[in-house]
Amino acid sequence: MFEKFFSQASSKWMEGTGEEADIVISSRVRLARNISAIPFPHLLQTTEAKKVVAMIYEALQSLQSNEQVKDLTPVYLQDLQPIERSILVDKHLISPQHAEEAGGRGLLISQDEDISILINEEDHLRIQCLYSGLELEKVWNEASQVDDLFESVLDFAFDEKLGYLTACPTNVGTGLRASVMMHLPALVMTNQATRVLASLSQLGMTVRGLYGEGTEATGNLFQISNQVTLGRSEEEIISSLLVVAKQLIDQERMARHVLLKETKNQLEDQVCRAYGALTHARVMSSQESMSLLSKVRLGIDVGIIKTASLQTMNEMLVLTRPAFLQKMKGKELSPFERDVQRATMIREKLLDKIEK
Ligand SMILES: Nc1ncnc2c1ncn2[C@@H]1O[C@H](COP(=O)(O)OP(=O)(O)OP(=O)(O)O)[C@@H](O)[C@H]1O
Repeated sequence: MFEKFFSQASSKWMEGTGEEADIVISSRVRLARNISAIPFPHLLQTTEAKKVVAMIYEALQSLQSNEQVKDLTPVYLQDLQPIERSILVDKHLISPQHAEEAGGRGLLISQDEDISILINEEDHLRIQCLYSGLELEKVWNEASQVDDLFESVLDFAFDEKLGYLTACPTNVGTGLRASVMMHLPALVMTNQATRVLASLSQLGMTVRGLYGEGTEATGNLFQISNQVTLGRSEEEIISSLLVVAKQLIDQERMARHVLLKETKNQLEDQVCRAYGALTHARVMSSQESMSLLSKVRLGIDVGIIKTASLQTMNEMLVLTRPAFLQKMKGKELSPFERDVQRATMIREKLLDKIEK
C-alpha cells in the first residue's frame, strides 16, 4: 500500500511552486508533543514504545471522519527495509535519527506527503507539515489544525506556566520549529554567506544543513529555523522567521543582480559548464552533483538555462541519493557503481529521456 512512498522520488513539496520558490525550496513546521503520564521515548522499552504507537494509531482511527487526517497511512518503521527508511529521510519525511532505530517507532504519512507524523522520535509525536516555496503561514495553519485534531483525542503533556512539555528542554513551550530551506548560491559566490548566516543567531535563528541537525550544508542549501520555542507565541515565531527569510531573499537577489551585472560572462560560463558536465559525465559523485545542480538551478532562476524546471531540480535532490539509486537499480551498489548510476540518472532526467 505504501510502496509509492519509496518508488516515487517526488513529493508535493518538491513541485517548485509557492511564493519565492526560486530561492525558498520548502517551508516546514513541526510540533513536538507528548502524551501525559507516559515517559518520554528515550526512557521507554521497545514494548512500551509500541504501545504508544498503537495508542496514536487508535487515535487516528477515531479521527477518520476528518478530511485533514483521513488519508494518513500508518507505517511501522520496523516493517520497512533500511533502504526504504533511507528514502524517507532523503525525501525529508522523517529525520535521520528516526530512521536509525526502527523498533518501537512509527509514522503517519499523508498521500501527497505534505503531512508526516513521527511517533517516538525524540518526542511521542512530531507533527510535521512541509510545503513548496515560502509558505510559512499556510504550513503553520495546517500543522496547527492537525495538532488540534490529535489533541482532541489524546491527552498531551501541558503545563499552565511552561506550555507543552518535551523531551529536550529546548523545545518546551510551543514545541514549534519552523524552518525554510533556502538556496543561496549568489551569497556563497560573493563570499557573503558566512557573515550573513552567522549574524542570524543574534536574531534567534539557527542555520542547519540539508538534513537538519548535525548535517552539513551542501549544494548551497541552508535550513534556517527558530532557536527558541519558549516565551513567544507561535504566530510570533512564524512571523519573525518570515521577516528573516525575506531579508535573506532580498540579499540573495541583490547578489544575483551584482553577479549578472558585473560578471555575466563568468556566471554564464559556470552555469553552462555545470549543465554540460551534468548532461555528459559518466561518473558523478554525490558532492560534485550537488555543487553542479546548484549552479544549474541558479542558471534556471536567472534565465540562462531554459530547458529544465525547478521541480526537476528539486526531485534530483532525492534521485541522486544512494538509497534511491539503489532502489531504482533493485540491488545494492558499490560507491563507484552508484556514481555511474547517478551520472546516468541525471543525464537522462535532464535530457528528459526517463520513461514516465
Ligand atoms: N524547510 C525544510 N524543508 C525540507 N526539509 C526540512 C526543512 N526543515 C527541516 N527539514 C527536515 O526535517 C528533518 C529534521 O530537521 P531538524 O533536525 O532541523 O529539526 P527537528 O528534528 O524538528 O528539530 P530538533 O533538532 O529540535 O529536534 C530533517 O530531515 C530535515 O532535512
